Amino acid sequence: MLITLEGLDGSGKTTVWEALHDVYSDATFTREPTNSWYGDAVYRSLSDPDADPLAELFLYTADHANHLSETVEPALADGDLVISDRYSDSRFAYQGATLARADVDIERPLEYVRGVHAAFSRPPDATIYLDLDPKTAAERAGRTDKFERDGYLAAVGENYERLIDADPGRFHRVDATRSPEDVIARVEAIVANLVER
Ligand SMILES: Nc1ncnc2c1ncn2[C@@H]1O[C@H](COP(=O)(O)OP(=O)(O)OP(=O)(O)O)[C@@H](O)[C@H]1O
Ligand SMILES: Cc1cn([C@H]2C[C@H](O)[C@@H](COP(=O)(O)O)O2)c(=O)[nH]c1=O
Repeated sequence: MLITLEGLDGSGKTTVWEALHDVYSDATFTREPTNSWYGDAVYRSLSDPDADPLAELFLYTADHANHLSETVEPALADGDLVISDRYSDSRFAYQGATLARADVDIERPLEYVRGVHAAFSRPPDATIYLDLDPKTAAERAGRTDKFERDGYLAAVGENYERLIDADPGRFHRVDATRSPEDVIARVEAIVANLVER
């Protein structure tokens, strides 16, 4: 089973992902961007304020393709529980928002990014969405890269809402304004329910 954690920057994904290690010690824990050289290329693009938005989409997508073939698919084939901190929905939400603001002639960016993945990607079985308003998310993230302004995060959040509306059975929304302890407890209950099914 593939479970993904999604949400805005600073919503608490990594905090939850780390807490889940203690409960599911046999699971495969992974993340995007990955620790591979593809992931390094993504971070290099992220640090460049003039990076081309389409080129950046394809760097993230290359990282995802390698993540799938090197980590996710082999682990699933072994029957592992796979828990990923960010996955394809991050691309749909973030690059969908980036392309909507960019000077590119793509009419429906979110659908375009989904289409790029359709031929090869493997959708998650379940996705936990850590729901946090963009202002708090930007404050918590406390970083200065180009994705962490609250206006941009508001557009990303709207894209997440579209994804949830399109596939409500896959998403599990968790109120990320609660304390870390409450959020972790809620996520652990959701994951326990999912793996017991
Ligand atoms: N529920 C919470 N309430 C308040 N602060 C939190 C909560 N969860 C995490 N934090 C804090 O917010 C910051 C961001 O948390 P974390 O790194 O887990 O988020 P993230 O979603 O993985 O962020 P990013 O996507 O930017 O890597 C950290 O300082 C963390 O301690
Ligand atoms: C996977 C992925 C990530 N992003 C963005 C989201 C963050 O601002 C950065 C780095 O991710 P991290 O979890 O904070 O380390 O990248 C993105 O725009 N598209 C993606 O597919």
